[in-house]
Amino acid sequence: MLENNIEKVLILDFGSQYAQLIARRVRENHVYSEIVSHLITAEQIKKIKPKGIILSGGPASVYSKNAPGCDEEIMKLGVPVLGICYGMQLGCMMLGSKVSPSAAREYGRTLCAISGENRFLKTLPQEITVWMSHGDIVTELPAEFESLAHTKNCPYTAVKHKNRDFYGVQFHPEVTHTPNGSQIIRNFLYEICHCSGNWKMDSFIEKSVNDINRQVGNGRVVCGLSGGVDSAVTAALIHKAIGNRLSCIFVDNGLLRNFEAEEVVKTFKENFSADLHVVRAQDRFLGKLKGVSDPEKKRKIIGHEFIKVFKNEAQKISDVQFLAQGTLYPDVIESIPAHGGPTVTIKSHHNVGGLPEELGFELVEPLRFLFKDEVRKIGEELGLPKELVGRHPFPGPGLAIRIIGEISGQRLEVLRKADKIVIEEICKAGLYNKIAQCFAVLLPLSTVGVMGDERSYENVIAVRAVETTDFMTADWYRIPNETLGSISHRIINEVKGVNRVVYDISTKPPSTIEWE
Ligand SMILES: Nc1ncnc2c1ncn2[C@@H]1O[C@H](COP(=O)(O)OP(=O)(O)OP(=O)(O)O)[C@@H](O)[C@H]1O
Ligand SMILES: O=c1[nH]c(=O)c2[nH+]cn([C@@H]3O[C@H](COP(=O)(O)O)[C@@H](O)[C@H]3O)c2[nH]1
Ligand SMILES: NC(=O)CC[C@H](N)C(=O)O
Ligand SMILES: [Mg+2]
Repeated sequence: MLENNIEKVLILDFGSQYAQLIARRVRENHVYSEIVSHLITAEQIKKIKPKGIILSGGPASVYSKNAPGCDEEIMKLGVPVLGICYGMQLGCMMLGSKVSPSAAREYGRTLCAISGENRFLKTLPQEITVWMSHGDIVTELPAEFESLAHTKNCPYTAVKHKNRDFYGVQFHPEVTHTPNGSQIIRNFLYEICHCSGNWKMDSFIEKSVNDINRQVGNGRVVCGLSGGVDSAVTAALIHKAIGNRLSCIFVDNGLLRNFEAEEVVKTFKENFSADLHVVRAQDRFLGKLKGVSDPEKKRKIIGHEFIKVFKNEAQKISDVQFLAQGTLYPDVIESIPAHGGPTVTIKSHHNVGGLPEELGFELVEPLRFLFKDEVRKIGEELGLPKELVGRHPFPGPGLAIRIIGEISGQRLEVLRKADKIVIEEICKAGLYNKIAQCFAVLLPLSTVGVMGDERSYENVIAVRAVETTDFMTADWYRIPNETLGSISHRIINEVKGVNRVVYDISTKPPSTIEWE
């Protein structure tokens, strides 16, 4: 916990996927913030003397048995409280409102109309776009409340209590897909909590280098290097801290794209002076994945196998105690319950939830609390080349989570060819840097086609392209029709085994970016 003289805002975590994003938005607005368990008591909060309290979203329904709650005395501390989604529903319920399942659930982009004037929604236009992710709504609002906004399906989208400093929003102001979100957070901090905004983030690189030195001492580190931006930045930070006591290990797990291994080695040699071990482990990974179709099982097998390979390879280097990975906050929050709280597992990212219990290494993960766009900024500051910093993410489990169900050599080949075409066409259309992530997914279900007067009965390729900065929420990218046309035309003509191409037009939430 911080000392008392720093202005801070507490975020009570009810299991939100976005708790760190709320913290980040508050910190970006120059107010320190800290995430705490929803079980914190009003007495404990009194000692911390926060300027404001934010109740996060969460997966539960406030009216269900065992739903996480909070100390009701918090509402009487005289400290302004902002409830977001679940947090709004909980706050409203504690103050006498009724919350029920909504007839029409809202996920993704929604239009919201703002009524009247108030400090909380100051400077916003009358109609704003907000990002929703909820199935419950406040259905009855007592007279002590004022309604500040509504959407087509949600009569109380923003509310304010008349006698207490309680505000609630049903949407998520913390995500970038709510364009006025940061302004709403800023209004809460400055108009409602009267913060002075005197907090600044330390220079991350300097702090991180010091932290790595403190953690590693005179020890040796191996770093899992994938060719992606996260592990590249991790390796560069660690190299800056401990020099040649760092060795990098790149694993070809047989789940990579066309020519990926060659390209990763080339880029590394051109940009890093650290030592690189390339491990060809295709057979090990594909052997273990044989016959496995459950996504969570695939992820765990891959996570475990990565560690075994790292261990084997580390034995060839003397005395390695530490394993570095380019883990980011979204990997952490989607994989494991945070703060021992009520967060649910969405998917086990191979480098977090997919790790074995007995690791045999101490982890060094300097980027564990950051988001992708922050990591890219650090990469630029460290002087890494633009192409590397701007590269679309590629998950550690690779093509294994882009083939729905069981993996086989033949399916991998089909997907590699289709994926190559998608990327080529996107580059040709000048869209690569506009899209956050773009790839092909193989759906091994057969549909009927007609090719050259013959009946075909073959697989489907889905094209996924998303727009996002932090990968916590995402919208589908509107690829122009001509480009979609040439992608489809080329895949069906050039890739044997595919007779249909579909385009994924789902947002995250409720979908995720990867299909498994
Ligand atoms: N093929 C690989 N060989 C070695 N380590 C890997 C490999 N794939 C993933 N990792 C490790 O797992 C971590 C998480 O993977 P992830 O894909 O999230 O990050 P990244 O590959 O570094 O960046 P990006 O998200 O841009 O692809 C990596 O940072 C790296 O430490
Ligand atoms: O290294 C990784 N190991 C994993 O197990 C993993 N699963 C998802 N991802 C990447 O994370 C981002 C968010 O993806 P989802 O919306 O599918 O959760 C996207 O960028 C995904 O590509 C992974 N990266
Ligand atoms: N994102 C949230 O906080 C969701 C709250 C609640 N589970 C609902 O569906 O309405
Ligand atoms: Mg990657």
